[in-house]
Amino acid sequence: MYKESTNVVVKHLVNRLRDVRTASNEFRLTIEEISRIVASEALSEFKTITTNIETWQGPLDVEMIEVQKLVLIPILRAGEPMLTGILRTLPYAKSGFLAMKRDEETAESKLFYENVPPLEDKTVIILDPMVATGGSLIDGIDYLKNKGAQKIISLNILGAPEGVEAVTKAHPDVNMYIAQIDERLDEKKYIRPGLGDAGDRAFNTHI
Ligand SMILES: O=P(O)(O)OC[C@H]1O[C@H](OP(=O)(O)OP(=O)(O)O)[C@H](O)[C@@H]1O
Ligand SMILES: O=c1cc[nH]c(=O)[nH]1
Ligand SMILES: [Mg+2]
Repeated sequence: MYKESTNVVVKHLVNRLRDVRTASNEFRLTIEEISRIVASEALSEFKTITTNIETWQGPLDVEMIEVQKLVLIPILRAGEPMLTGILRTLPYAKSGFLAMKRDEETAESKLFYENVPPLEDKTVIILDPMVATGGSLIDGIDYLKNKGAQKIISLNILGAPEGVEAVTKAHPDVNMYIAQIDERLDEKKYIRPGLGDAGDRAFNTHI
């Protein structure tokens, strides 16, 4: 299943990302904001748990997200601002890391580094802004499943229809929440209209 956001603020912010005049600092902050909104959309479908808290008038049972059960896993580099944004909302979530790079000739992804905490009994939220061919996300999810993840949600910002379809076909059990689905992949496997290379835009390595 995939769900594209219908939120007008998300659309507005995605279009800020598309504008090449949006410099890296604003680009990262905008990814952070979009990620927080898309994460809220995904987590609003989550069961909450009753938790006893200590209020100014004594103990009280309240409904809370089970944050200790969440593990956020960005695919570096471009996923890093997504993690930063969501951790501002849910600072007690755990984090793990996958560093992957797509070979720009073959569009095959390669994993360079991983550091993930135990994933059994957790809800794992994989973060990657761009789903072009879908190869990086599919490989990242494969990796997390091999590490014991049983429940995985994917948060993404822009996708090509081909990539989104490939991910949902390879991993039908993973729900994808995506800010926007664009028109197509171009001959270099870039998303059109897209925003260019998200990692380069975020970390100022495109010029
Ligand atoms: O769907 P795909 O065809 O696999 O392409 C998408 C991948 O490409 C980008 O990362 P990239 O490899 O450019 O690394 P970066 O984040 O370091 O720029 C992006 O963040 C995805 O991980
Ligand atoms: O359009 C694309 C495709 C892959 N990676 C990106 O950052 N952008
Ligand atoms: Mg890149």
